[in-house]
Amino acid sequence: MSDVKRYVVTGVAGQVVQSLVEQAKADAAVEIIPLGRPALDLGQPQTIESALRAAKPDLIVSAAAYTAVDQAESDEAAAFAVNADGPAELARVAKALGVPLIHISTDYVFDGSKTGPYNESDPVAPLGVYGRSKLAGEQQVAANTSDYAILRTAWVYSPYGKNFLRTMLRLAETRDELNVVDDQIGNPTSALDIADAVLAVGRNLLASNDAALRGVFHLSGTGEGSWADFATEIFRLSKLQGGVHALVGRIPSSAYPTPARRPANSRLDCSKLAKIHGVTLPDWRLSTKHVVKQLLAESQ
Ligand SMILES: NC(=O)C1=CN([C@@H]2O[C@H](COP(=O)(O)OP(=O)(O)OC[C@H]3O[C@@H](n4cnc5c(N)ncnc54)[C@H](OP(=O)(O)O)[C@@H]3O)[C@@H](O)[C@H]2O)C=CC1
Ligand SMILES: Cc1cn([C@H]2C[C@H](O)[C@@H](COP(=O)(O)OP(=O)(O)O[C@H]3O[C@@H](C)C(=O)[C@@H](O)[C@H]3O)O2)c(=O)[nH]c1=O
Repeated sequence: MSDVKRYVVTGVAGQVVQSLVEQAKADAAVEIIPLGRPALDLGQPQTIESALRAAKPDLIVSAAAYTAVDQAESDEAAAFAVNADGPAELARVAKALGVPLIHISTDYVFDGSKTGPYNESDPVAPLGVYGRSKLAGEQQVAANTSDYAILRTAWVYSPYGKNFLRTMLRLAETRDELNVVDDQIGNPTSALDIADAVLAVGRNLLASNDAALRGVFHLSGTGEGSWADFATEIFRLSKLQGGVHALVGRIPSSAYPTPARRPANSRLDCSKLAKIHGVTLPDWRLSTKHVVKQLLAESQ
């Protein structure tokens, strides 16, 4: 029997999926097998069992989701199909196969009314369809298997796909000044760091049946800021490295109307993950520096 563990991951082009592929290159004990549409379509639950069985997982990572927060407001059925019904089936199949499931969830399960960072036992109360669909996904995972770790993360950025960091750099190509909301605070989190954490949590789940390793955990970059702070730091780092930059105008959310409401505070307290799994993510400013550097190198 091979010692290499097969991590079957939902999605192909997603930020977390691509980051897992990248970070696992340094880990000879892990093989990442991305599974996406049409073979595995979360919106078509009948595709899930056969695709997973054929991939022979040692562990399943649920990293695909309907992530268009504003679009979800007018596309509720699709968001719930992908973010709740799909994960329900993933968990059912994980249990049938006898393998652990790592399911990625979000800070948007909270309404933002708490003063300090949220911990895992704080009440959930999502403000929009995306958050409600992700919360339903968490509940479905917990209802269908006991061998799971739900990792709630936040404000994900990376060199890949669509994210706030890449949006800022793209907009700065044609604009000298950008208005960015300053009254929503959270923890920017590099998908590359999430990937490292998933690999560490996966190792722990495969090594032990201890129930304490299972359940809900918060996983976000160390340090906090508003979206305007994040944008300011992105441009500071980009300018330092000879890249595009823009002035950031700090505005209230009321001056940037969007279909979905976002929490004013979605900071996550990640001490449970540190204590139980021994995982703490780097400061978001340090990880942002790495991602900006990689993007600038690629564009030259
Ligand atoms: N982005 C963020 O800021 C945050 C994300 N999260 C959560 O983290 C996880 C990873 O997010 P992220 O990597 O940013 O996601 P992305 O938006 O980068 O990618 C979404 C992924 O989901 C896949 N997908 C969408 N619909 C389906 C479907 N019907 N069937 C199969 N796959 C589908 C996409 O497929 P394809 O490969 O075909 O494009 C893609 O791989 C998600 O669970 C998300 O909810 C949590 C907090 C913040
Ligand atoms: C592009 C832009 C956005 N904003 C605001 C809008 C919003 O309040 C905030 C972030 O905008 P975005 O649309 O990029 O991010 P958003 O889609 O809200 O990001 C969320 O995605 C989902 C998937 C999650 O799970 C969350 O953790 C979170 O990362 O910044 C500005 O103020 N100015 C701008 O120029």
